[in-house]
Amino acid sequence: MPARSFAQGAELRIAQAISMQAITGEYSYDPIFPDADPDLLLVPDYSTLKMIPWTTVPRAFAIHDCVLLDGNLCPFAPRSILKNVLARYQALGLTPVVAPEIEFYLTEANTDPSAPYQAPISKSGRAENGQSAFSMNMLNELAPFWDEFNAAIDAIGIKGDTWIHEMGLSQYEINLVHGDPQALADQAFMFKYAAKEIAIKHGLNAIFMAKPIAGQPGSSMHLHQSVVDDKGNNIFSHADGSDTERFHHYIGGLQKYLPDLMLLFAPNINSFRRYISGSQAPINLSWGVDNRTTGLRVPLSAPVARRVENRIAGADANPYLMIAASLAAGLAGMEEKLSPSAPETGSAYESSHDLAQTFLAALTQMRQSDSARRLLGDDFVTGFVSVKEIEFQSYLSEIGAWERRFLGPQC
Ligand SMILES: NC(=O)CC[C@H](N)C(=O)O
Repeated sequence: MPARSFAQGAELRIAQAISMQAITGEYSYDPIFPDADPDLLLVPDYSTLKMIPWTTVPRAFAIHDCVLLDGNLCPFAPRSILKNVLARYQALGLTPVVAPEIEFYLTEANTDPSAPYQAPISKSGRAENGQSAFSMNMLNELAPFWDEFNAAIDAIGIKGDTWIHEMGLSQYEINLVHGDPQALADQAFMFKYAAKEIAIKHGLNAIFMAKPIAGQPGSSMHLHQSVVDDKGNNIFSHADGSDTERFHHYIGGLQKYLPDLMLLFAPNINSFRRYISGSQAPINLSWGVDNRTTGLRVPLSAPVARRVENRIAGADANPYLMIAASLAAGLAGMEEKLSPSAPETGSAYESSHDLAQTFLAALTQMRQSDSARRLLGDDFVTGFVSVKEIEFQSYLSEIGAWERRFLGPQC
């Protein structure tokens, strides 16, 4: 059966990949991953089993949980981290509700990494050459891709409620309908996978880098989040529409804890190019009502939909990890009854940065953070920063165009 053999193949490949990481980083000394390089299991979550709509031969996929041989969730796996955070809410009779907004670029297929991404040339021979925010024209020109992509995400149960051309050249945004964080993380993961696969079929690339094109806007994965109690009431708003204290504590938690967790929202060296003053990408964790200059925006809403939109994550973030990190920070804020700063009513770009501005600064901050370890697990933080350190070494080993252009003549 295709479903079974796909699952078995994936189990093997991912278990091998995780074992490879385990023997290269600091945590090769961790008792969970001793030098013996032990096996891990991937257990299919059959509630996620679907036929893949874009393949020409019948294939299925199922998202898996990664478990140790003793049956416990692997403490490094992103889906485990999210499950652990959700269990903490559940123990308090609370259920978080989230909605990610996913931005990405469609480009001509790019097989030369030293060449910049180019806007796609449509079947009519046109390439977009201006920024066409909210325009329908390029959506129509690229209809063969969009028709297949929309049908595919619909078939695998991903519900989008907004679909627009964003500010950048051939940049798009689709917002997912709010719901259960685990389901939405699975959907965001599959959304990116489907877009990339279907784009390749159409001679295009779907690019989820945070800042793929110089001089163009970055791509984000904003996360709207609210919390309901066991009666289904939104705990962030009173019936009269005023904010609850718990809502402000939640925002206080985001402000206190997100800086140490920044590497989960901006997990790549490229991620940090996105946070530019005035670009609609935030530079700090100020909060405000219907204020898109802030990192934490409270959209105008009826009480039932009172929520905060965390605008920090890039489209390159792992959806499981960034949802887990945001929910864990907010929960800690409610537990510790933290107070947020005064709301920003002007431009938050007038205030200074309060987040790490480089990959290495975010990595160092997370590695040294007791609160990151307390919120998401000691093993996870050690493992994650170890992998990121290896990536940084890999980055240093490659010499780029800027260095040749500026330093070659000067040095
Ligand atoms: N829709 C928007 O608010 C634009 C967000 C912007 N592209 C960013 O990178 O954050």
